[in-house]
Amino acid sequence: MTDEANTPSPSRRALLAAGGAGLALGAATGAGAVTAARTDDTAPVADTGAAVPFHGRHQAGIATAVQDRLHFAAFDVKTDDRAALIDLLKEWTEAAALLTAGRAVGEGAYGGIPEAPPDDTGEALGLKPSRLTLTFGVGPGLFDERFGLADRRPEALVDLPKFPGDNLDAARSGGDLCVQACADDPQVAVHAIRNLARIGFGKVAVRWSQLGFGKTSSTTPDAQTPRNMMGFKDGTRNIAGNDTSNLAKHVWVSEKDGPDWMAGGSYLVARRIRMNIETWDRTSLKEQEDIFGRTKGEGAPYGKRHERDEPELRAMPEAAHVRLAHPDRHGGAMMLRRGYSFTDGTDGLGRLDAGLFFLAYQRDVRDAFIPVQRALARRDVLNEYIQHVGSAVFAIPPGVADEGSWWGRELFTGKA
Ligand SMILES: C=CC1=C(C)c2cc3[nH]c(cc4nc(cc5[nH]c(cc1n2)c(C)c5CCC(=O)O)C(CCC(=O)O)=C4C)c(C)c3C=C
Ligand SMILES: [Fe+2]
Repeated sequence: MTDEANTPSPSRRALLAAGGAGLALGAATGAGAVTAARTDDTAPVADTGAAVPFHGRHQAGIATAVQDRLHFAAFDVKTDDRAALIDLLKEWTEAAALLTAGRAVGEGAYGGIPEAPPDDTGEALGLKPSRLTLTFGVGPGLFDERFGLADRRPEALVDLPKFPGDNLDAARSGGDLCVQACADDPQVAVHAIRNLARIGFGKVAVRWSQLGFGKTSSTTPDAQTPRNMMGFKDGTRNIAGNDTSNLAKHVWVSEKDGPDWMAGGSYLVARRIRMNIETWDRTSLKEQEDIFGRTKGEGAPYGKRHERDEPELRAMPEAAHVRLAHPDRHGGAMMLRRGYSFTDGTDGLGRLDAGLFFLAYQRDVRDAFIPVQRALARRDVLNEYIQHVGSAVFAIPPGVADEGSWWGRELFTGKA
């Protein structure tokens, strides 16, 4: 965000209020350049300082290239007033378009009325857009009696079952709304969530949030596969951001899936998975490799030489993680994994409070996350070293089409 990014953007509120008409006005004022729609929703952005266009058929932050850092926030909605919630979603959308373009929110961080707090908190001034993406979702709680949305709850937005071994902390689980902020600069991601939370003051409150520092999956298979906290390459067999056929088959909700308002959207499962790092670090290399069914150095599946060779499941131990999670065991089901490593200091007993903040996008959790996690929870040898301690599921609406639209518009105004 350059210092010019502090410049107020007076046309923005007017643009939203003007609905579709705002598009032409936006182009005339130059705002159009800032928020140009993605023509190819999946195109990876190589320049880590660049801006990822906010508008498009799908929300950015799913198939777009995975950035280095994460700040994820789940919110409880504190108001019962439907109109107030809609106003907030419009304000959030306006702010999100500015933030992802590397601009300050509202009237900026300085130069406004000296007697009032500035609209923007200011810590991202001078920083680049850093490929910031902001991805918005709605949790099951939004469909209770408060907002008249009960008949709009997607059948696929199920409450996740309790899996064997779950040790979930309610304070790190659930949420009525979520925003996933990903960026190549942690300060940019944190600034975005902080400012959205600030805008929402009185209407929403952060229920829990999670910082992530190292991506554990990528959507760009030509790049080096990142490693997780256990030292293994993670994300080798992920869905690539340019694999439009698998994205359509496994990630994007189609028109015929219903409900209408979710077409072009997806479902997100978030799990905070704690790793028993110290125990893992005392485990032999052979046992570590047996647990995944892949080699630690190359990341090759057992029985093969190269990382990207097709796994041969029979060459792996029966209860190896990859063998149990493989699509062949689940009717071909796949998900787009987009998780991050986390380390939240130590736990008071001198053990690292670290692990994987697992994020997976899919077309229907009943076909993907739930059956795969059922199999893993029952038999995965990795379970000796991990514990699921937080959980949430969200419906991720389609992208914001243009400057006249807003997060959740289809949900609140469209057909059920
Ligand atoms: C329910 C879904 C999954 C959870 C939860 C999960 C946790 C988890 N995974 C790793 C490390 C690796 N996972 C790998 C592959 C892999 N994992 C899942 C699903 C879940 N993982 C799938 C669907 C796959 C791909 C299977 C395939 O198609 O072959 C790998 C191997 C490399 C790769 O393909 O990504 C690693 C390593 C950890 C550490 C973990 C919990 C902490
Ligand atoms: Fe996995």
